[in-house]
Amino acid sequence: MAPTVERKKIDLAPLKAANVPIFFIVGGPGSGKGTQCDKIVAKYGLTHLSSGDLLRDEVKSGSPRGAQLTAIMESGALVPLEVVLDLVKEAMLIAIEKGSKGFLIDGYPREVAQGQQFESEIQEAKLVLFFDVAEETLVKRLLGRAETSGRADDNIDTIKKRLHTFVTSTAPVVDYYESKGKLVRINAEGTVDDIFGVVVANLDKVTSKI
Ligand SMILES: Nc1ncnc2c1ncn2[C@@H]1O[C@H](COP(=O)(O)OP(=O)(O)O)[C@@H](O)[C@H]1O
Ligand SMILES: Nc1ncnc2c1ncn2[C@H]1C[C@H](O)[C@@H](COP(=O)(O)OP(=O)(O)O)O1
Ligand SMILES: [Mg+2]
Repeated sequence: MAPTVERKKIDLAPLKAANVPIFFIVGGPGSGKGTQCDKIVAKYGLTHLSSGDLLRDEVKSGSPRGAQLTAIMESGALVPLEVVLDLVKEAMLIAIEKGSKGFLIDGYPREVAQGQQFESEIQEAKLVLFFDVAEETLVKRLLGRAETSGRADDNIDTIKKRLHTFVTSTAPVVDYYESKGKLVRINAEGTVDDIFGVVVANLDKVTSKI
């Protein structure tokens, strides 16, 4: 049975009123989402929110909500949709208060229902950037990251489970946004700078106003 999750009422009016562009950043674990988001932030000044970072911060905070999350993340599974969406909403509202001009929502949606709920409760995404990388490369990169990340889920057993979750739950997200004409599929096997060149070419088409 899914754990019961405490939820607060969140007033989204300021976020909806701001109506800033929102980009979903999707890709397997280790596909380079965080790496590319850092570069996008530096060039375009968008607000980067990683759902994984928000979850890890929640765990560190010692909150009752955080306590339920560690075991799920170490098992390579997805945390309940409501928990992630509430954390994302709270972080977006704080950023809007500070004058954010748009968002990179990194690691979200990881299942189709997450995208649908976000878009019905908040706003539609402008584009979905999908970093496409072979499983073999993902494993190599994650084992490299494991040497310094200190992340409890950067170990071979959890990596295998995360890849399984990606194939079963997140790959349908890619198909879903492709069918809506919003997907930008980026081959992300190359160097960080080459990949960023492709990202920029795509963002420049839609961000002339930000
Ligand atoms: N294009 C790339 N080529 C080689 N290594 C990369 C590339 N992009 C990212 N990495 C490395 O792969 C690991 C995972 O990248 P990260 O940005 O954390 O991915 P994600 O957020 O998608 O899990 C990191 O150690 C990062 O330095
Ligand atoms: N949108 C989301 N829905 C459910 N669980 C999520 C989530 N984003 C992150 N998580 C949980 C499950 C992931 O295996 C874990 C780490 O996420 P992450 O930091 O985005 O990983 P990575 O950057 O390696 O792809 O946190
Ligand atoms: Mg990441």
